[in-house]
Amino acid sequence: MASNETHQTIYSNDQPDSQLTEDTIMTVDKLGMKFGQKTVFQGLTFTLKRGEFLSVLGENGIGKTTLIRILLQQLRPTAGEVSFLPSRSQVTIGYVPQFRNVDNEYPLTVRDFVGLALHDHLTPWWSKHEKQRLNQVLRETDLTRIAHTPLGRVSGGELQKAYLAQALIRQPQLLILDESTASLDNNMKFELLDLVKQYQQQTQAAVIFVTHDLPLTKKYSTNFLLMQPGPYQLGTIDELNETVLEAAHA
Ligand SMILES: Nc1ncnc2c1ncn2[C@@H]1O[C@H](COP(=O)(O)OP(=O)(O)OP(=O)(O)O)[C@@H](O)[C@H]1O
Repeated sequence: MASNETHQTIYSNDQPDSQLTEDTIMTVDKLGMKFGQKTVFQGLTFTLKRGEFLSVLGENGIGKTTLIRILLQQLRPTAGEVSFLPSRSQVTIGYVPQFRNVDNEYPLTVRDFVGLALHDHLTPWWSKHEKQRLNQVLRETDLTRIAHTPLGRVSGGELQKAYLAQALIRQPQLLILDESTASLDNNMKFELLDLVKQYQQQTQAAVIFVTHDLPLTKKYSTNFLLMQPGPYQLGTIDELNETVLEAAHA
């Protein structure tokens, strides 16, 4: 395994020496990130299993999005490594971003937007199979009724559902939500996470959910990771006690 100082192989398929089971989909080993002289986090080690719903908690600026960007291979960590099992190429990752408005004049319909994730750059049209999958995911996310509405004209909740549908269309084994429920009203937050949970139960996908929302964490998560100055905390959702909650609110 890589040490904290060197990281020759970052997204390796090596079997790490931590607690592995046949359900393990990802291992994070002694992960660290610095920007210049500033250490964002260090020594972060955990495993993620199929069917696990991991909430990542912690105060603003503690490094949650930085961790996600490393998992998505948008950033290279400065120490440690992330491994996917059985291999990176065999794990499809879906990503749902934080809510952001789209321009009122955004030209694509909900259906076209969701279908963007299907294009393989070789053919600009969808195959029969792809159209079936597209229609299925629109049904599953309750978007069929507005499939032909331009994205710029839908509500905030519907827009987030469209991002979720886009992330689900390739049937990811790992779904990452980075504060995707922030800015949604209470009903819509639960509606969005009900859809995530439904997908997860059908497929045994793993979910990583970055959030500041403790009621959502308690309702949907199986496990939590609290990033904080000093040692981070990991546990099952039943272990999310008052001390941990206070720290997460900090
Ligand atoms: N590309 C970058 N260059 C330099 N510093 C960065 C960069 N990206 C993030 N940082 C810094 O790293 C720290 C962690 O940022 P990050 O966005 O990961 O925090 P966060 O926990 O997701 O915060 P929030 O809850 O507010 O979204 C912050 O101090 C941020 O300014």
